[in-house]
Amino acid sequence: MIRSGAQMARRLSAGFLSRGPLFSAGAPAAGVPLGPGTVRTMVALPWPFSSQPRDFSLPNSSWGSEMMRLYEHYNSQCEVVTEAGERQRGPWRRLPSYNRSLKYATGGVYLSKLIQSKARLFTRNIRAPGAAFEYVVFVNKEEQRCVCVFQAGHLLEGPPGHVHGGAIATMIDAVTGTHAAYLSGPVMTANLNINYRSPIPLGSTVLIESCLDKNEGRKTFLSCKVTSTDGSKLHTEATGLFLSITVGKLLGV
Ligand SMILES: CCCCCCCC/C=C\CCCCCCCC(=O)SCCNC(=O)CCNC(=O)[C@H](O)C(C)(C)COP(=O)(O)OP(=O)(O)OC[C@H]1O[C@@H](n2cnc3c(N)ncnc32)[C@H](O)[C@@H]1OP(=O)(O)O
Repeated sequence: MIRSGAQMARRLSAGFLSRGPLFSAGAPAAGVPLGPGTVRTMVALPWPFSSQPRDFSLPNSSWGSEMMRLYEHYNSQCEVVTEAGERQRGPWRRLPSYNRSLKYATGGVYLSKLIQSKARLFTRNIRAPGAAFEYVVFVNKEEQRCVCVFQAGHLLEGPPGHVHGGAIATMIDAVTGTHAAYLSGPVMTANLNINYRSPIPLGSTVLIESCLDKNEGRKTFLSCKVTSTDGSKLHTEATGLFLSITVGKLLGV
C-alpha cells in the first residue's frame, strides 16, 4: 500500500519511524509532503518509502559474523548443483518474512483491504536494524524441521545483559507458529510450554529449532529448542500446540 503524503507526514511527526541506517541520504526528510507525482519514483528508494514489500529475512548491516555464517550455511543448501551442472532445489528453503503477516500469508487474498492494511507482525516492526529481533527461518520439508537463526538486539534486555524471557517466548511462538502454518495452513497458538534452562547473552546469535511431533486432526504438536550456534549449550526447551483455524475464525466472522 502506498500512503498519501499527509498520512506519511503524520506518522513521521508522531515519531513512528526512527531514522536508522536503512535511510539513505536520498530519502525524503520528515514532514516533506509526498505528492502523487513522487510515488512512481519512490520505487527505487529504500524501505519504508518503497511500495515493494521488504523481506526482513535477508541480511542487513546489523548482522554479526555468526548470524551471517549460519545464514550462508543454510542458504547454500537451498539450491544444489548436480554432477551434470544443473541447479536443483536443495533440502532447505528460506522463508521470506514481511512486516505485514496477513497480507503476504497464504490465503491473504481472501482478507479484506482493511485487515491487510492494519495487520502488522510486531517482531518485524521495530525499525532500527539490529535493535531487536533479527532472524531468518529455514524449513526442511523432508525432515519436517525448521531452523531459525536469531540475533537478539539490545531492546530485548531482561536480566542485565541477557535476553528477556518474553522475547524468547515470542521467538519460539514465531518459529513454531511459522512452522505449523507451513505444515498445516492458518493456525493459532493454543498452548506453549517453555522451560528456560540457561540465559541468552544479549547480542548473541542462537539457533531455534522446531520439529513436528505429531498431527492429529486440527492439532499440530511441535517441539522446540533454543541452543548456542554450535549446539553445545541448551538455552530453552518448549512444546507448542497449534490449532488449524479458518480465515473466518481469524477475522471473527
Ligand atoms: C495468526 C495466524 C496466521 C496464519 C498464517 C501465518 C503465515 C506465516 C506468517 C507469519 C508468521 C507469524 C507466526 C506468528 C505465529 C503467532 C501465532 C500466535 O501467537 S496466535 C495468538 C495467540 N493465540 C491465541 O490468541 C489463541 C486464542 N485461542 C483461541 O482462539 C481458541 O482457543 C483456539 C483457536 C486455539 C481453539 O479454539 P477452537 O474453538 O477452534 O477449538 P476448541 O474446540 O476449543 O478446541 C479444539 C481441540 O483442541 C483442544 N485444545 C484447545 N485449546 C487447547 C489447549 N490450550 N491445550 C490443549 N488442548 C487444547 C480442545 O480440547 C479440542 O480438543 P478435542 O477436539 O476435543 O480433542
